[in-house]
Amino acid sequence: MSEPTRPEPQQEPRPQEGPRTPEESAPQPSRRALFGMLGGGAAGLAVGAAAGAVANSALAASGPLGSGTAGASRGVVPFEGAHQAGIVTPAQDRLHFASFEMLHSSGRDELISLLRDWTAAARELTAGRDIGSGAVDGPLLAPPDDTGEAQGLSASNLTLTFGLGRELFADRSLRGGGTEADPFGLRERMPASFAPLPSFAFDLLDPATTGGDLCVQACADDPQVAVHAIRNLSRIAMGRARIVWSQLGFGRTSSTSQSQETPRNLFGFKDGTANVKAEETKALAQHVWVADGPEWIRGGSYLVARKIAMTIESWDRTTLQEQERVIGRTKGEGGPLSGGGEFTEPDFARTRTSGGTAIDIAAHVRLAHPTKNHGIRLLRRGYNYVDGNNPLGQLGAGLFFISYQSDPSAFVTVQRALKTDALNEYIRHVGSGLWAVPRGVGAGEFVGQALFD
Ligand SMILES: C=CC1=C(C)c2cc3[nH]c(cc4nc(cc5[nH]c(cc1n2)c(C)c5CCC(=O)O)C(CCC(=O)O)=C4C)c(C)c3C=C
Ligand SMILES: [Fe+2]
Repeated sequence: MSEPTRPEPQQEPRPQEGPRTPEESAPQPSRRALFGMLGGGAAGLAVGAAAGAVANSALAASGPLGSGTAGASRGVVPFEGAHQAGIVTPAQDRLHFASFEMLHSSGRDELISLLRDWTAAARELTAGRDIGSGAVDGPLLAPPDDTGEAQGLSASNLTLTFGLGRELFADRSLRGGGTEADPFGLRERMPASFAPLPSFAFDLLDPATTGGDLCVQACADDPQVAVHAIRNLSRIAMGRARIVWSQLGFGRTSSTSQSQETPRNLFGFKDGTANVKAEETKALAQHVWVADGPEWIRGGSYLVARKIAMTIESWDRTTLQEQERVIGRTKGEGGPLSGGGEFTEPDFARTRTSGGTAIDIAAHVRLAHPTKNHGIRLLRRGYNYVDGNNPLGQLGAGLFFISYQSDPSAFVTVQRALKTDALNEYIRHVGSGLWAVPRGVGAGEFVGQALFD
């Protein structure tokens, strides 16, 4: 039986099944291969266990075609390394963050096979290649392995960062009542520091955007590339896990490398000035990478996500002076109100001649500063979002806050310190999640493999 014919009459009908000719079975030119033929040299990048922190950099990986921003947007970020990519990788412009839950019928085997399949797909996607037999090269009578909307697009510095929720290590409550003890056989592998986030003052969390057994953070310089990745990972999960919520983000609100300009959040302020940067190896070891506990998490990190709604209409009606008081920095250059330029250390003791401290006692940067939080620093990696608008004519805008820390308690300490933050007048936390991010993968490994050894 010959295949249903396509509109292009010049194409020979291909056999439905059965062995392909040697030519057909040869690897097809991929999105990345095509890019390589055009002159992009990313294919030759060396990767390895040492390719961690800064070596995971998208900038290091951009091909010779590119220079400056345009070049970086064509880049390939190595997937393998000591740490997962997408943490210290210079923050890309776009985000698609997704939370998944394991189906009730899924156990340990399904979790392992899912992580294995996701890793295989991530290797392809982050290299700018189609998944499996691709979007257009597979059999005509089967759904293509790849959904196709990234055809013709470069890897765009795509990173895929995978996290495991605490529920995977606990008993599972069953819908009809009762519990299933340790469904994934991971109870003994849970790190002691992996405690759930407590409730915080002003929390208004929506269960629909909170929690999840697994998360995937897809960052790229092209939104379609990030969405394509999440869509295909979700498709691969079918029958084992399902996507429960996801968030699109644009305009990174942090710089994670000294090579990056500090971007602005939707309140119009520079955000990320005092962030932990990829070049700060010592600070990363102290504040971001997990150093102890079970082997699978050592070299990994903990990801906290907070969907924070911002009442931008009220904000836009406040004076510039009030806006700067709330943040504690100038809106223009982003310097501390105690004086100096963007990167001058704030002087919290400095007083104004008119009385009071130059940086208000309720200013965001005062309360979030390491000196007020036992020296704690977080690696922030959030994105702006706008989810349409409400019937009152207000934008559904906010910050999808993401931070990486070596211990979830670091986030808890800082968030608790923000209880008296003047910013609370203009924001509400409406979604939340905490995931353990296993260390990076080596050649032939899958994400979280050491968890199952
Ligand atoms: C719990 C951690 C934090 C949350 C939640 C958070 C929300 C949030 N932040 C801004 C805007 C800015 N934050 C800035 C600095 C800053 N913020 C945090 C932590 C949280 N922010 C830290 C640790 C710091 C650094 C403090 C320091 O060391 O000085 C700044 C200033 C520029 C910068 O350094 O990044 C801005 C602006 C918003 C709008 C927001 C919630 C919507
Ligand atoms: Fe902040």
